[in-house]
Amino acid sequence: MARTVVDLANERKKCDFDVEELTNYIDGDAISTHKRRQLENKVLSVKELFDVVPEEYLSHKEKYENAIRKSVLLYKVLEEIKDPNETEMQNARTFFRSLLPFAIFKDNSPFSLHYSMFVPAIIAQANDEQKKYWLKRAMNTEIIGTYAQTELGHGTFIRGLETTATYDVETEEFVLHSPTLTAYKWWPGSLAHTANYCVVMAQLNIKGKNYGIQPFMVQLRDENTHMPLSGIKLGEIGAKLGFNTVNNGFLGFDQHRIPRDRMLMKNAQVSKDGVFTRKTDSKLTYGTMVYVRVMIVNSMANHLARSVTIAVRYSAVRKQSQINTDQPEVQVMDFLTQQHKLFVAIASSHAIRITAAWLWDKYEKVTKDMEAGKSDGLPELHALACCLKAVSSADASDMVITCSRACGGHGYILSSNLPQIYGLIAAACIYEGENTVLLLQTARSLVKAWEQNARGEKLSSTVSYIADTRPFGKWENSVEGIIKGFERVAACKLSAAVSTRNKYLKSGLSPEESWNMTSVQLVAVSEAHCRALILSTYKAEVDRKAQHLSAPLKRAMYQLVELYATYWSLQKLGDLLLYTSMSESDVQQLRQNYESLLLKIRPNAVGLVDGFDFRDEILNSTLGAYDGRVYERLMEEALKSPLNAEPVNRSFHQYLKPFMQGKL
Ligand SMILES: CCCCCCCCCCCCCCCCCCCCCC(=O)SCCNC(=O)CCNC(=O)[C@H](O)C(C)(C)COP(=O)(O)OP(=O)(O)OC[C@H]1O[C@@H](n2cnc3c(N)ncnc32)[C@H](O)[C@@H]1OP(=O)(O)O
Ligand SMILES: Cc1cc2nc3c(=O)[nH]c(=O)nc-3n(C[C@H](O)[C@H](O)[C@H](O)COP(=O)(O)OP(=O)(O)OC[C@H]3O[C@@H](n4cnc5c(N)ncnc54)[C@H](O)[C@@H]3O)c2cc1C
Repeated sequence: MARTVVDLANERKKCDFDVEELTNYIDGDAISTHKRRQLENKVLSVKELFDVVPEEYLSHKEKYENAIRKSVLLYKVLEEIKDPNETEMQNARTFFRSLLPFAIFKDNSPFSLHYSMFVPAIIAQANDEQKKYWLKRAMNTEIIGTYAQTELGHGTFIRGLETTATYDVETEEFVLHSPTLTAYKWWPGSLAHTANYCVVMAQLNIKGKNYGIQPFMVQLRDENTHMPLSGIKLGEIGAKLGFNTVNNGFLGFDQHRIPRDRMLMKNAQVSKDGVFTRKTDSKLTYGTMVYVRVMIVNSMANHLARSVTIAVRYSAVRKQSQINTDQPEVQVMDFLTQQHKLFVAIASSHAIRITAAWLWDKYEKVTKDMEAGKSDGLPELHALACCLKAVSSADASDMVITCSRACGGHGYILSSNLPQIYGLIAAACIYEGENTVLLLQTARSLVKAWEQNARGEKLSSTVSYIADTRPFGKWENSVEGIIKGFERVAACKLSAAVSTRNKYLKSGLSPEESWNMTSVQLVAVSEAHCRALILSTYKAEVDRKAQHLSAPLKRAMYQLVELYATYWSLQKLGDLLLYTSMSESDVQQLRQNYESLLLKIRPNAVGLVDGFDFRDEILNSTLGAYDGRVYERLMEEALKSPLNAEPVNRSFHQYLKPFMQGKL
């Protein structure tokens, strides 16, 4: 048996908790684990879903065509195996909760926008009658759609979008138009060659008056020929760092007419005679974005878990260098620096997943309240979704790079899958609101909370800590103590930012200019708030379920919570030393705790990543497979390079030989 296989098997013997129990804990319960595995077994047994030639060796066009082939086949397979007792929507949700798409696409499916944005946009923006019609067509995939908001000239500043939808009272139609090059829609996934329908966000104009941006259901292509309809220009935006099979496109309108009932009218309506009414909060038009931001947090936890599984398993089989010169080379995971790079990523993926589930519960509650006409929970939900999307994607992005570097040269090779996972995570730092911009949205609500508190008003539970003006007291080197410390840091940073802004206001700057001048501080406030929030939610949610865990698993989970809290307190020492009573000896103690936690977690490391229960197909990596046959897989994949199909490449005869013989 290969040495690496034995090494990984030995690692599994060291683990002191039941890995299956951890998997059930992550899935929610044993029944959910069983259901997920059943689905995976069925889908992953369809051999045609997998590439013979690795995706990276295909041309741009072939990659797209292959991704469409696999998406259609996957849809058919899912139709065959779906649970007849569940609705289309429930079946779709079960599937998207699994990570099956990443077994089939190293990148992403060109159908992903249909499910992640088009369908949610119909649900959030269409009235009951429209929903009945469009949702049925979308769920049957009679039509394939996307969500077109961003333009060549504007992505962040939605109020600046230039696409117009002008109501023509005579014909009872909207005329869609792109008045400039910068008004072209730019970026939407599936838009280029896949979607035939699209939810378009455009400035509504009626009788010369602007009513802000509104959603419109627009047919882009003929349902039979797939040719773009007249007045519609479509194309693809070109190759990118990642998302190359997602078919991101551009879209321009030349006075394109659509019937009045194509405006999605759940939140605002235009009558036949051109009267605009809005039943609800104008920010509900932004509702699809809130939903997707909530979903992104969970997807960051999943991508990070995949990355760290690959890096930990590899670190257990990779032997390089010695610790004691008189002893053999060690597994690289025995280096404390390696443990420092990797274990926090395991903890972070739990912290983010748990916080994402907590955020989802909040989302469901606020959505239910809004159905009943109560939208007072929306501002807090928006603030939470913004900072959590930003911090989770930024942390996952930093940590996947660390995981990749932790695999040395092999982490740079595409067959490790780490570069592609990085491509997916890096995109999430930008899409659905660029991270800085989202942190500033959260800062806006924190400054409001500060002012509310100053007026003696009650604060919501997630910001109530800013009302605590008591002296900090003695620093405690415990998870609770660190949470208190982070809350104090966030409150003090907020206080400092508010006084900076007030100084600018007093000096005569406008509120907007003062805000801009304070914005570096405000972004830091938002991040600090988010770190306090993740820490306290992570701890509280582990506490809430701890009584159901066996003693060894409970211990392992608390070690991760403690590691996570300690890691971040050491990362943010400057803030803690500035705003709390932490002393130099507390720091020394924290460092010692941190190092001893690394050593305690070390024997469980492989068990911890096994607990994520990713099938090899879902990891899609030469370095991360369950059996540890890393070197064999690297060679097998290298041999798939088209350059290895012949011993001498034709460029030798054409260029090299004449060049080397001085004949060129
Ligand atoms: C079967 C086959 C299977 C196939 C397999 C399929 C496999 C599938 C695999 C699936 C895997 C899934 C993977 C995911 C894929 C993802 C794809 C990528 C998706 C990416 C999509 C996008 O990328 S799509 C574009 C998103 N583009 C933005 O994200 C713009 C950001 N820009 C703003 O969002 C606004 O521009 C910005 C800044 C708020 C200012 O907006 P603004 O100027 O109007 O607002 P102000 O700042 O003035 O704020 C005024 C007041 O509104 C309040 N407020 C603002 N927003 C609010 C809101 N949303 N809700 C409530 N309240 C809100 C605010 O808090 C203020 O409240 P107050 O006044 O009380 O303080
Ligand atoms: C892979 C991918 C998929 C996408 N899919 C879709 C899709 O399906 N549909 C869709 O409509 N869009 C999509 N987008 C577009 C995406 O939503 C936008 O790119 C994103 O919202 C950022 O907008 P922008 O590109 O205009 O950046 P910009 O706003 O131009 O950002 C540039 C810089 O300006 C800064 N900045 C801008 N405004 C402010 C401000 N107010 N305060 C401080 N700093 C500011 C930003 O922080 C950033 O550093 C996608 C993007 C990517 C990368």
